[in-house]
Amino acid sequence: MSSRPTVRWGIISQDFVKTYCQGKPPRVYDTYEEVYRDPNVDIVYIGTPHGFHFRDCMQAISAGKNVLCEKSFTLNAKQSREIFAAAREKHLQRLLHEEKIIGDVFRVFCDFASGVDIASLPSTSRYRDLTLGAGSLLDIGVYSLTWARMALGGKIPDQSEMPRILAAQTHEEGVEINTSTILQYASTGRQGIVTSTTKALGAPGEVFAVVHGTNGYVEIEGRTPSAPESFTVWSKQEGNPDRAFFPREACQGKKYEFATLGRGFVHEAENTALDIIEGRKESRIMPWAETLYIMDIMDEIRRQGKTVYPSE
Ligand SMILES: NC(=O)C1=CN([C@@H]2O[C@H](COP(=O)(O)OP(=O)(O)OC[C@H]3O[C@@H](n4cnc5c(N)ncnc54)[C@H](OP(=O)(O)O)[C@@H]3O)[C@@H](O)[C@H]2O)C=CC1
Ligand SMILES: O=C1OC[C@@H](O)[C@H](O)[C@H]1O
Repeated sequence: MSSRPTVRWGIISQDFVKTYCQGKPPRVYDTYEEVYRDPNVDIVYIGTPHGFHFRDCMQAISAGKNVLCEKSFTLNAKQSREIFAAAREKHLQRLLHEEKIIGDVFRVFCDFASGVDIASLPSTSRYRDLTLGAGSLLDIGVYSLTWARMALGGKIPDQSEMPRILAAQTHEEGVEINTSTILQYASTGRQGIVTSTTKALGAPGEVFAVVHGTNGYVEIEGRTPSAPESFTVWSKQEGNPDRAFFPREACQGKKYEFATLGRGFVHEAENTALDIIEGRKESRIMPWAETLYIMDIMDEIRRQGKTVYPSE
């Protein structure tokens, strides 16, 4: 029987250790620098607010560590590029794990609604503090974009066509709270309608994305776009003359449910561990080029929506 290799993670959180590691206490560090200096740490997971991702990635990379960084990867594409340039030199990087859906599609709609009462939060909250990257697009709109991207793109990221973008954002207390974006791919006419808001709660378990194809549509259900639980494929029945609409009674729906391991963190961690064990320095599922592609789109949405972070 083969033995399971050990991957040593760099995690800093006294509370986490107290709660979950009783009986088998790991080494606990007082500062990030101590983690970076420890030769026994293989991977550093960056789960700080968005505004710190650039700093934390650069420090971990410069210390020679493998890195798994949370979304939104950075505040903007410029920072992402700098990180990849640094990582390329060191041959280090691990990025987020995303699920994929497939199909011959022409349109995707996806919305992430999350109720955050920004006014009631302390000014230091990552949902409110612009220096921490507050705003719906970076925190939750990035999931909507990713679903649209997966369904509409389908090419190797480096060769992907940049869509035409039409975007609007609204703000409250200086924080971006609604983002509405239309993406259009000129070569195919495929379209994405992508939204996010912190002004309303989504309905758990309900449809958060719809992918329209030439012969039916797929509805994706779950708690939020970051926690999909199932999808239903609605195929047009043979012989149905109505090609303009796909009414449910004229369709056969087949639901595919899948077991979720936990929140997004779990998938990311598992995939990164597998990459490290198998000697890969860049995720096959979420290559660097894909992150840059999404960051470029978010930069353009923010440019049109007039959302600027203090460090920019
Ligand atoms: N993939 C997924 O499913 C999810 C991903 N995320 C992502 O994870 C990241 C963190 O989110 P979340 O855990 O809610 O964030 P928190 O606000 O809880 O902050 C996480 C940690 O960052 C450090 N930190 C927070 N604020 C500051 C500050 N002002 N100055 C210095 N350090 C600070 C603290 O570390 P310490 O205690 O060591 O000081 C804190 O424990 C974000 O990028 C978010 O988008 C969030 C939820 C789900
Ligand atoms: O999955 C999520 O839901 C709520 C958000 O605030 C969080 O950052 C995100 O990852």
